[in-house]
Amino acid sequence: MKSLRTIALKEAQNRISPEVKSPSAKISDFFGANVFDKKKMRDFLSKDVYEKLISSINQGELINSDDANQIATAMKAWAMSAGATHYTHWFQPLTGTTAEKHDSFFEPSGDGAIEKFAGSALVQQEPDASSFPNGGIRNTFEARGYTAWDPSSPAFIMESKAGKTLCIPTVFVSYTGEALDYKAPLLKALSALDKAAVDVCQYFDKSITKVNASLGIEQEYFLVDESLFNARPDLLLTGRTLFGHMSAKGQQLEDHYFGSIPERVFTYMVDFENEALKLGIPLKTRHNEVAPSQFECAPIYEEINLAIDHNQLLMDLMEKVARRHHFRVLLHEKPYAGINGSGKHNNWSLITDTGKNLLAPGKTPKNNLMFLAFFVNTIKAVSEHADLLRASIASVSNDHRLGANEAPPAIISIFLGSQLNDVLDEIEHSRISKKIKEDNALWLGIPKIPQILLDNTDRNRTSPFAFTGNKFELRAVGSSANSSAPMTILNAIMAEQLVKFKTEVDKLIKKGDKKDIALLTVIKKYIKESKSIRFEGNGYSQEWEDEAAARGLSNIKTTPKALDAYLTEKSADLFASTNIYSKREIHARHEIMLENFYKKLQIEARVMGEVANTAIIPASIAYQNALIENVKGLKDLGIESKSSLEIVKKLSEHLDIVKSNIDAMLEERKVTNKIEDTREKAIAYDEKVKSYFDIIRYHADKLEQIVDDSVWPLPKFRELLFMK
Ligand SMILES: NC(=O)CC[C@H](N)C(=O)O
Repeated sequence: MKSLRTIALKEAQNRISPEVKSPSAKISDFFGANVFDKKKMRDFLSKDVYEKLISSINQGELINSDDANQIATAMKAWAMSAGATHYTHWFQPLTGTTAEKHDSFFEPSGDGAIEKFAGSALVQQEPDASSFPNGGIRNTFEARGYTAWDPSSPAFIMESKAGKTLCIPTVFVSYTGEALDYKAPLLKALSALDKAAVDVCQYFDKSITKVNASLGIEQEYFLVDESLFNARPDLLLTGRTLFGHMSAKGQQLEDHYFGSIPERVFTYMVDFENEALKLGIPLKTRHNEVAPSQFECAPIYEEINLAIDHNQLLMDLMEKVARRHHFRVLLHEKPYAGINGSGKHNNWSLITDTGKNLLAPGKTPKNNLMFLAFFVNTIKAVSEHADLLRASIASVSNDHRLGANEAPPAIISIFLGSQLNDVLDEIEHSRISKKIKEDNALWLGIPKIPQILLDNTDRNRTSPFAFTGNKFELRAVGSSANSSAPMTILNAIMAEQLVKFKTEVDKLIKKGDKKDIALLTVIKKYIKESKSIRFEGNGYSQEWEDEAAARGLSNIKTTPKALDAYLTEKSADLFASTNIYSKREIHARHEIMLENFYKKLQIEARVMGEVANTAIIPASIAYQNALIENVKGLKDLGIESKSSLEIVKKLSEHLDIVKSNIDAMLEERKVTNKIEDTREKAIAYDEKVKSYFDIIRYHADKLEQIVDDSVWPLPKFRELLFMK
C-alpha cells in the first residue's frame, strides 16, 4: 500500500490553481459590496431612522424598538436583494474563533410563507449554545447566554457557493450580564479611553469631542499544500509540527522575504483579498515573509473595534478560501521550530473626531506639547502595567514564538528611536521655570521634534512595543490571537493613565501653575518615572536580560505564570476604574485561559505519542529489519561490513529513547491530569509533560535522518516548506 506521504507528494506536484476572476479591474467598484454600510443604510432607511442609527454608532445612543424594527426590515430587504436567505448573530466567544448560528428569514404563515426579520431578532438573540468556554460563569442550569447587536460594526453578507447569510456583529454575555466574549470588554475599554482622552484633549483643543483608538493589523501566516498537511497528524490536530528535522535549506539565504510571490500563492492571495474587499476589509499590502512559505497581508488602519472584527473575519476567510486552492493556512505562531514564527503586529494610535492623530508629532511647539502628553502617557501606562500587557499576549502557541527569530522577548520594553529618546532625555534634564510669564519662553524649553522623523521602517524587530513615527506597534501579539485581548488592556491602561494625568495637572493648575507649565511638569515627572521601560538595544541578548532584571522588569517566559498578572490588586483597580471586568469575569477568564493552555498541551502530548508509536517507530523498525536481513546476507556471503550493523545499532538507540520517553510522558500525564487546581495543572503540563517533547522529537528527528526516505511516513520539512 502506498503511504499517505507518497500520495500526498504526488498530489502536491500536480496542483492546478482554480481560476480567480476579480469582480472588476477597479477595487473601488466592489469594495464593501457585501456590507450594510452608510450608503446602503441611507438607501434603505428613512432619513430620520438613518440619523438615529448614525448617532447610535457615533455616540452609543440607544435605539428604540420601533426604530430597531425599521432597521431590521431595511437590513432584510438589502440582504435579500443581494440573495441572502439566512441571518446570524456573529460573535467572538473565548474559543478564539468566531461563532454563528443561522436562522432563515423564512417563516410559514397561514397558507403560504413569508420572509421575516423583526427588530427584536436584530437587537438580541439567545443562542442555545451552552457549550462555550465560560470559566464557571454559566452553569448548565442557568446556561442562557445572549448576543446583543453592536451597531458600530456594520452587518455584512457572508457568501458561499451554496448560499448567503446576513451576519450581524454582536457581543456575547451571560444571563447575569457577564461578558463571555472578546468584544464586550473591548467596547468598555474604548469607551473609558474615549472619555479620558477627550478630557485631556480639552487642555489643547476645545473642539475635540471624541477620541477613537485606531488599529492596523499585520497578519502573518504560512501556507502548506493540503495533501501534505493531511498527511501530518500533528499539523492537522495541533496546527504545528511536533516532529521534523529542519530542511537543509531553510531561511538562511534570506531569499524569501519580499521575494517574487509564487504564482499559486498569488492566485490564492487575490482570491481571499477579493472576498475580504467585498466585506469592506481594506487590505492594502501583501508580501512574502522571512520563512519559506510564510506570507503577510495588511489592511489600512481602521477604528479599532472594526479593525478587530475585520481581522477575525479575515482569518476565517483565509482558511475558507485556502481550501479552494488546496492549501491550508497555518495561523499558528510557530508551525516550524527553527525558522521564523508568525506575529500579528498591532499598529495602534489615537485619532480625534477633528481628524488629528494624537501620536503624530505636530508642526508647532504647541501641537508638540499635545503629542508629548499622549506619547509620554502611553509610555507611562505601559511601564505601570507591563506585566498585564505581557499577560494579554500570552498563549501556549505564542510561548514558542517569543524571544527568537524577529519576535520580541517576554520582557516588555519600549523602543522609541534615537530622536525621540533624545527629546525625552532633554525634557527630563531641562529646568522648567515656574516664573515664565510668556508662553513663548516655555516653548523654548520644549525640544524641537523634527516633523519628519528619520526613516523608522528599519526598526528594532526585537522590541515588543515600538514607536514608528505616528503610532505604536505592539509586535508581541501572536498570529492566531484575537487582538481584542491585548487591545482591551492597552486601551484600558491608557484610559486609567490619562485620568491620573489629568488629576495631577489639574492639581498644579489649581495651585496656580500656568496650564502649559503644569502639563510639562507632569510630563517631565512621567518621563523620569517610566525610564526603565525604555530600551533601544538587542532584546535577545543576555546583557538585556540581566539589565532588565536589574531594572526590575519582569521576564515571565511561560503563559500560566504570565497570566497571574490578571489577578493582581493593581489589575483589579484598573479593571474596576475602567469598568472592563468584574472580579467574577476576570477570574472566569483567567480560568479559561489556563484551561486552554493545558488542554492544548494535552492534545499535543497525545498526538506525539500516537505519531511516534504508530508511524515513526514502525517505519524505523521496518527499515531496521531490512538492514538486519542485509547484515545476515552479507555474513552468509562471508563479507565483513560494519556500516549496516552500525545503522542497526543507531536505530535501536534512538528507538529506545523515543519509546521510553513516550511511555514516561504518558505516566506523567496521568499524574498531571489528576491535579485539581487549574493553575497548578497548567504549570505541571508546561514544566513536566512538555519537558518530554524536546527529547522525543530530537531522537525521532534523528531517525528521520537515518531511515530510508522512501519509507518515511511523514512529509518532511523540505516538502512542507518548499513545495508550492
Ligand atoms: N520581518 C518581520 O517583521 C518578522 C516578524 C516575525 N515573523 C514575528 O514573529 O513577529
